[in-house]
Amino acid sequence: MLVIKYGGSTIRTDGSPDPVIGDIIELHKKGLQPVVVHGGGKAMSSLLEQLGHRSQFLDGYRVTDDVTLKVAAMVLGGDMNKRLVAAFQAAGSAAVGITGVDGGLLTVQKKHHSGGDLGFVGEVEAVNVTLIHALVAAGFIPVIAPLGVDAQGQIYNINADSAAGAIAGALEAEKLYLLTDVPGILHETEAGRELLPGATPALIADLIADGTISGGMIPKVEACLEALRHGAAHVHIIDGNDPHALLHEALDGRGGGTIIRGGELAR
Ligand SMILES: Nc1ncnc2c1ncn2[C@@H]1O[C@H](COP(=O)(O)OP(=O)(O)O)[C@@H](O)[C@H]1O
Ligand SMILES: CC(=O)N[C@@H](CCC(=O)OP(=O)(O)O)C(=O)O
Repeated sequence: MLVIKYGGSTIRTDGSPDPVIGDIIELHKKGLQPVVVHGGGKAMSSLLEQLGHRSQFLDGYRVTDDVTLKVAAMVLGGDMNKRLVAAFQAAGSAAVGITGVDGGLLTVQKKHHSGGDLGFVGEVEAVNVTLIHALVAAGFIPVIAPLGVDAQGQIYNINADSAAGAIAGALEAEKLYLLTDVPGILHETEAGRELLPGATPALIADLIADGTISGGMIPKVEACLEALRHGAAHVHIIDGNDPHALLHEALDGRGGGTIIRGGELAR
C-alpha cells in the first residue's frame, strides 16, 4: 500500500480539477492501493479566525481547546473530508471518507509537550487497520481525516502528518508520501536556500536542533521517522503544488523532493 498525506496548504477548495487527485486515481488504476490521509490546518485557522478565535501552535502542533476541537471535527471530519471524497467521485473514482474515530482506527492518548499544554491534541497509541483493509479490498480509496479517540471516548485533534506516519507504520506501507507546499526539506548552502534531496534520521535530528527544520516541518519529519521505525521502506516529502510530482515519483522516482531512509544517506 501507499499512504499519501495530502496537506491542507495545497488541497484545492475552489472546485477546480485537482491534479493530485488525478494522480492518486491513476496509481489506484495501476493496482498500487493508495490510502489518503488529509490535513486542513489552513481551513481550520480561517474558520477559527472568523469565529474570533486565535490559533496558537507549539512546534507545529495546534493548541486545541473546546472550540478548536469542535472546529477540527467540523472542518477535518466534515467539510474537508467530504469535499475530497466528492472530488474523487467527480474524477470517476469511488472513495470513502472516514476519520480516525471510525472503526476504532486511531486510539490516542493526550499528547504531552515540553513547551506547554496542547489541550485536546492526540498522540496515536494504537492503529486498527481492519476498516482500511476492508475498504481497499472492496476497491475503495480510503480518505482519512486526522481525528482520534481515547479509551474514555474523548475525541482528539491529531496532526495530519502524525496520523499518516502512524497509519503507514501500522499498514507496513511500502511508501509514505507527504505532499506539502514546499519542494521538500530546504536548507542553507553557500549557494542559498536549497532542496535537500536525501536525509537520514541523524541528519534530521541535527537540522531540528540547529533550527533549520521548524514549524509545520517538525511534525512532518517526526511522522517520517515514526513510519520508518514501524517498517515503512522509505518516506518522501514532495511538492503538492508541482503537478504530477506524486505520479512521477511513485512510478519512476523522478518526482523530486526529499527522501528519508532509515539507513545510509539517500541519493
Ligand atoms: N527546513 C524547512 N524546509 C521546508 N519547509 C520548512 C522548513 N522548516 C519549516 N518549514 C515550514 O514547513 C511548512 C510545511 O508545513 P505545513 O505548513 O504544516 O504544511 P502542510 O499543510 O502541507 O502540512 C513550509 O511551508 C515551511 O514554512
Ligand atoms: C494537532 C494539530 O496540529 N492538528 C492539525 C490537524 C490538521 C493538519 O495537520 O493539517 P495540515 O496537514 O494541513 O497542516 C491542526 O489542527 O491544524
